Amino acid sequence: MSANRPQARLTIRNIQALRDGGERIAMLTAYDNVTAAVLDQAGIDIILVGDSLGNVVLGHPTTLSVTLDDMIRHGAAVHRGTARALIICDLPFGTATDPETALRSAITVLQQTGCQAVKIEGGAPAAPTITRLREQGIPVMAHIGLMPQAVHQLGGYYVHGKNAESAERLMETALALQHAGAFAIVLECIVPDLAAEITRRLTIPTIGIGSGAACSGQVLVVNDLIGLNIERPPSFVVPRADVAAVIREAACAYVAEVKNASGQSKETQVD
Ligand SMILES: Nc1nc(=O)c2c([nH]1)NC[C@@H]1CN(c3ccc(C(=O)N[C@@H](CCC(=O)O)C(=O)O)cc3)CN21
Ligand SMILES: CC(C)C(=O)C(=O)O
Ligand SMILES: [Mg+2]
Repeated sequence: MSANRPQARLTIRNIQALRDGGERIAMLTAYDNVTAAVLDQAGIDIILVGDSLGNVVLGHPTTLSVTLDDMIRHGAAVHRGTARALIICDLPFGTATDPETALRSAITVLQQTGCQAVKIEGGAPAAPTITRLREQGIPVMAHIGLMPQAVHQLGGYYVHGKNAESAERLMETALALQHAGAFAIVLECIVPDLAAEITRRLTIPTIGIGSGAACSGQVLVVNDLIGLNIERPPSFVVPRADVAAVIREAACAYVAEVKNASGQSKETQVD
């Protein structure tokens, strides 16, 4: 091995090794080149090009408006900005409705973005799709619990697995998706005790969001982490910065400077 060789990109085998070695997996979303590059520099293990793109970047009320072309444009930008992180792209609403449709979608995403894996929302019915993609060499991250693409079916965003029947169904689904060949599984807004139990029962990594601290790793929407939202983020989020305030203050200072300038100064000159 050459000492000069650049740091190789993490693979799904590295992610499994982190879980097996008891090291937590740190995952964030990103949608653009510069943010992805900064997260990569920070040592993030996995970057998800999430279909939350629709809410946090494109200004849609739900993720349902996001298209495969949207994911490809942003997925390619994220991949170009990174060298180390494993990059996963969400398959958006309507692009994984059956195994063959999902396979076509995933092939297009991998070919046109450079991303290494896709994530698919879905319960037990997603199992044949996961198996089909895996047979073609495409790693799939599963996603259960709160599935935002099903918001109209669910009737809102809330915590899942609160009663015994729903808890049992989620446990069985997680086992079925692992058996189908998922390399990891997102547990979104699942009761923490149940998420812990699922994490103990599975051999693949679990990645939690709003599901307590016992999962093999955690994921957050990057805008929620850095405080770059207009609307209040979900209550499980602990923001680490107030980037919206930083932007607002810089823009206010700029506006004031331009308005108050008597003539052309170096700072306010427009090329
Ligand atoms: N900014 C952002 N962050 C996310 O985590 C996120 C998105 N957008 N868009 C797509 C989905 C939607 N998600 C959401 C959205 C809302 C809640 C939420 O407000 N939950 C309530 C609990 C409501 C209840 O239990 O009744 C909360 O207060 O956290 C949770 C996850 C997660 N994803
Ligand atoms: C919140 C994560 C898991 C996601 O699916 C997204 O950002 O789209
Ligand atoms: Mg998503």
